[in-house]
Amino acid sequence: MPGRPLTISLNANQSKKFVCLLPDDTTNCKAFILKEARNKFRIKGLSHVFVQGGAELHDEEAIRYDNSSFFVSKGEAYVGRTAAPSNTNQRGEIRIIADKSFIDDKAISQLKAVASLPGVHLACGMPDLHPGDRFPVGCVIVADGVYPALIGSDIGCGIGLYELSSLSRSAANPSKLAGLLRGLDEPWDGSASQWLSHYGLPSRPELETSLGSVGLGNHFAEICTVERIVDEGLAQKSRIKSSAMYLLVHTGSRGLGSSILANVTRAESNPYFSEQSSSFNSYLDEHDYAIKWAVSNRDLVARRIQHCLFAPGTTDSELDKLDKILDVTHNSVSRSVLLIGGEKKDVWIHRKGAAPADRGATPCPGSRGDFSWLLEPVGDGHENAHSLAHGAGRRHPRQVLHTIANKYTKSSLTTTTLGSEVVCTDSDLLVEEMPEAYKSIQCVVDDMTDKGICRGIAVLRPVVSYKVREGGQRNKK
Ligand SMILES: Nc1nc2c(ncn2[C@@H]2O[C@H](COP(=O)(O)O)[C@@H](O)[C@H]2O)c(=O)[nH]1
Ligand SMILES: [Mn+2]
Repeated sequence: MPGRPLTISLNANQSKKFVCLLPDDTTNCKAFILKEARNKFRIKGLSHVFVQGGAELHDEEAIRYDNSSFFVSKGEAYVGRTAAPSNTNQRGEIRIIADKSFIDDKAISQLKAVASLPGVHLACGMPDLHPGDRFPVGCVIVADGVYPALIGSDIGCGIGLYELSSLSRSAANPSKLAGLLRGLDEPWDGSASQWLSHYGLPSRPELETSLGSVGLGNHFAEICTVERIVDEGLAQKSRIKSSAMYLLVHTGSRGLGSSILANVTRAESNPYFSEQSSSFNSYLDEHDYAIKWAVSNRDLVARRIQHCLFAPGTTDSELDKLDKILDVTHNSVSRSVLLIGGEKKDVWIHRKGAAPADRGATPCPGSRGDFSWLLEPVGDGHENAHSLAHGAGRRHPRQVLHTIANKYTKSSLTTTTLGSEVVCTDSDLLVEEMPEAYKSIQCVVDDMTDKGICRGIAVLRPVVSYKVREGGQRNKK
């Protein structure tokens, strides 16, 4: 790995910034940052480096894993954000559950904007909070009614966890397993209507060619081993065994969620549906269909992967067995009861990249080059709006990663420091989804366990991360 991406801004004019790679063997980070900044900004006399938040970086001081934004100054005081977000201008309360995790200022501004919307009681950022195109990701919005745009375009996106029955840990050969994953980007050749009928869903012809595929973006299917059981009792309850192998499937409703959102945002960019409004039920009907369709899609991806892995020399009963441990949706809205201003209130909980904490164990994936956690929610759920982080969360925007892409060879992007293999024939996606694009999953999990809202069950290690094998066109969605 060539190093860690850092964003360096000029303290006196924070619109001036650049990204550089900090080599892993750097001993004096402050000197490195000042040298890069003097060259880039062509300003002599830069002498001080501030970490985002205002703390000064000293000579020989190591930088924390979650620090990626630095401000260089000629000696003048830090002028960036210092205090926790104030709660004076918005109607709803803002909470951010992050002490160790890096949180981008833009995400905080977006969260504040959301908290000021009419009917919003609480905007709660999880440690994976990061900026989205319009609204933040990694957050929970509690309101009297429903704002479809806050749930976003991938309604139903979530993660399924399956045991790969009959594959034992000794079979964890990354390149052999990667080679077996074929045909997954082609339309499934089975009957979509029959598959969907198992979920009580009528088929929609326009979605049939997508059913059973992972899709692009940060969607993935990942074969994992168990790195560590954190809590034996909880692991037993979730049927996690250190000797077995598992499959994580992260995908959503493919094009369906975006067409539902496009329909309701045609006349107004951020419509609000109170329970009495005429569009409320029709939106929720479509939303509920998308949620169930996405669950059925994850199951079909898992089943197709089982076919790829086990078809040679196994029996039919093994092929058809889908050993599902859990399925957790992280983009949705649901009705709940929450303490608002000390009183219990019926509210709508919008989760945009947040896992529910009132439905048992939930996965918290890191990246293709980091560990993924399985977490048990604990506590009464009022502080965290019955929710947990849905992953590590993006740390660097996609376009920033392209500016450092020339430092990476293809093989350094298709293998990881954990020894796993990445199947991805889309070169842009390979760069945009590199492990350095994401925050530290350890910091995210620490932030939540320190807050007393979850406990670790087990840690999963990636063996093969599947993104896309054929084509790799961007427009596949
Ligand atoms: N284990 C893996 N985790 C990954 C990978 N790519 C992304 N991620 C994590 O998943 C979440 C999903 O975020 P979403 O907003 O798209 O739902 C993301 O925050 C990352 O932490 C991967 O290849 N393997
Ligand atoms: Mn998702």
